[in-house]
This record gives sequence, C-alpha cells and structure tokens, in this order.
Amino acid sequence: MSVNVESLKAFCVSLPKIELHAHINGSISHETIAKLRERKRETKPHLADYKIPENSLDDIADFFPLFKLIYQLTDDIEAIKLITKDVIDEFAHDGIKYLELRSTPRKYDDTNLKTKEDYVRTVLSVINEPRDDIIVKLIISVDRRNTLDEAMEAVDLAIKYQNHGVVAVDLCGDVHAGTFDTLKPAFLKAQQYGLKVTLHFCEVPENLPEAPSLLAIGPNRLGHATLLDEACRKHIYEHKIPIEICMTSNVLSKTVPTYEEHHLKELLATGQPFCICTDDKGVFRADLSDEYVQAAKAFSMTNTQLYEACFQAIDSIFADDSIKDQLRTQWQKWFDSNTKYF
Ligand SMILES: CNc1ncnc2c1ncn2[C@@H]1O[C@H](COP(=O)(O)O)[C@@H](O)[C@H]1O
Repeated sequence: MSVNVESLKAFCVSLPKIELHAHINGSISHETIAKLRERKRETKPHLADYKIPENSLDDIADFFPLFKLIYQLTDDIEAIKLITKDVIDEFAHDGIKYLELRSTPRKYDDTNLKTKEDYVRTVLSVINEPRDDIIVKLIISVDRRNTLDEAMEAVDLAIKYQNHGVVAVDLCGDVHAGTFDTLKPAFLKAQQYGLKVTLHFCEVPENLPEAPSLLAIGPNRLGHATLLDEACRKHIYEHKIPIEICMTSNVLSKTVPTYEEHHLKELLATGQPFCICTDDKGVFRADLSDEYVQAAKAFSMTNTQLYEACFQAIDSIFADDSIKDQLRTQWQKWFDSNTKYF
C-alpha cells in the first residue's frame, strides 16, 4: 500500500494522543540540550559541544552510558525545571493530551539539588503548573542498580507525593544490571499504599528468568515486553496487562530487528491492550506522532485504527476514573469534528 507520509504525519499530529512511557532525561530535545550546554559553558567547558550521538547504538548496552553526560547537564534545580517544562511543552505541541512522565530522583552535594526530595518537588512544581492543553502525572522510577534502601527512598517519596501528582512507581535502568528480587519489597510497599506499578519487562532475553517474579506482584502495566516465552505471554494475555510499546527505541537499540517485525503486530492481531509511546524521544529522535506513523506504515493501520489505538489507551492510564471520562469525552468531540479523516 502506498501512503502519503506527509498527510499521514499531519493526521498523527492532530490525533489526540496519550503518552505513558517517557523518561524525562531521555526525552530532552536537541534544542533543550543546546540551552543546557549554554548554561554550563563556564562550569563544564568539556560539554560545550555536547550533542546526543545519533544512531550510535550497536546494542542496548550502549544506551545507558549516554546518561553519564546528560546527567552532568541536568544536575541542578533550574536544569530540572527547564527540561521538565520543555519536555511537557514539546509533547503538548505534538498533540499529547494526557502525559505520564517518569524519572529517577537524583541528588548532588555540589549543586542546589541536595536531596532526592528536592528532585521530586522540582519536577512536580512544573508538572502541577496549571495549563488547559495537557494533563501531566509523574511516575517515580527505581533504577535496577539501586540498593533496596535507595529503592525504598524512591517509593517513600512516591507515597509522600501521591496526592500531588505521583501516580505510580516504575522499574527501569540498565537491563543487564541488578535483580528485581532485591528491590521487590519496595514495589510491594508501593502497592500497599495504593500506588500503581509499571515494570520494564523482558527488553532482552537475559531478563526472562526473573519474569515470573515480576509478574507475581501483579504489575498494572509493563514496558516493552519484547521477548516473551510462552508462560509470560499466557499470563500477560490472560490478565490483559497493558503494554507500553516503544517501537523506535526497540529498533534503534536493536532488541527488535525492524518495525515490521515488532511485537505490536501480535497485540493488534489478538486485541491485547497497549499504548504506543516514545520511551526517550530525545535520544531516539522520534516524537509520538512519528511512532504512530511508523505503526501505520508497518501494519497498514487505517486512520480509524490509529484513532482507536489512542482511544483504547485511555483505559490504561494511572489517573482516576474522572480523568478517564474527561478524556473519552474530549476524544469523542475531536472525532465528531474531524470526520474528514475517516
Ligand atoms: C531504552 N529502554 C530503557 N530501558 C530501561 N531503562 C531506561 C530505558 N530508557 C531510559 N531508561 C532509564 O531512564 C533513565 C533516564 O531518565 P530519568 O533520569 O529517569 O529521567 C536512564 O538512566 C535509564 O535508567
């Protein structure tokens, strides 16, 4: 099928969309990186020419070290405010109406970002700025490299700020590092306090042995779920656990060979719940509208199917039912006034 990519892209931008899997520090655009470099010109001259390298990954293992430099640019309160604001503005500009950002709290002795609580409060101060074009919530990430004490600290912050925009906790980080079982008590505590849980799941085959332990806690969503064995597939499908799909991230980090071979195909065919997401739109240089374009091209999705993909994702958000209802009304209104596309 030949597709007019320009009009497909315009449609995908105009489509009201939901983003549920976006790491703040991986989502920083090149324009914002330039602003960050400028801020640090005197204190960190070695970063004066820093750019996020393009198409540089031979393997997903090459991805995680990128943050050693990105974090040097985002190590103070003003930088965290700047990146959070710019990332939200960029998502809003791309037609996202509901956004769950996620981030791993950090602290530094030699900047004004003295505690992980400072980090969370700073991100929330921006997320909670009133605006009428987008709703934003926060998921607090626990890094696989964390000790249990560090994971508990992150979860305690999530609990403390649960009524101020935090909706869930996430397990993320270097897929070859750490073990879930070490961190599991922290996730169980989060659940006891009513927080939702999403877990990066089987991005690489080496994660399969711990998969039963991850599934046993009853996660509300899973990130990626790229390489499933039969037992995982059966569990996820029976429990209809929504999957956060990040196609460009998977293809560029080479955990999936091509868009056409992406496991979204199977979710579409079997009617499983999913949400198309960006993961790290700065590093992978693809907006959410681009991800919809890729899905449409790879799986010959019609405009109606793309709209339905966005609409069904509302069921998987972590905000409460009143927000879900509000979004469904907003989507329906958009649909009614955009019949030209269908
Ligand atoms: C490619 N797939 C992925 N798999 C696992 N973890 C990922 C990831 N992409 C990003 N992160 C996690 O998010 C952090 C950056 O954002 P924040 O500092 O938290 O805002 C990275 O350090 C990594 O731990």
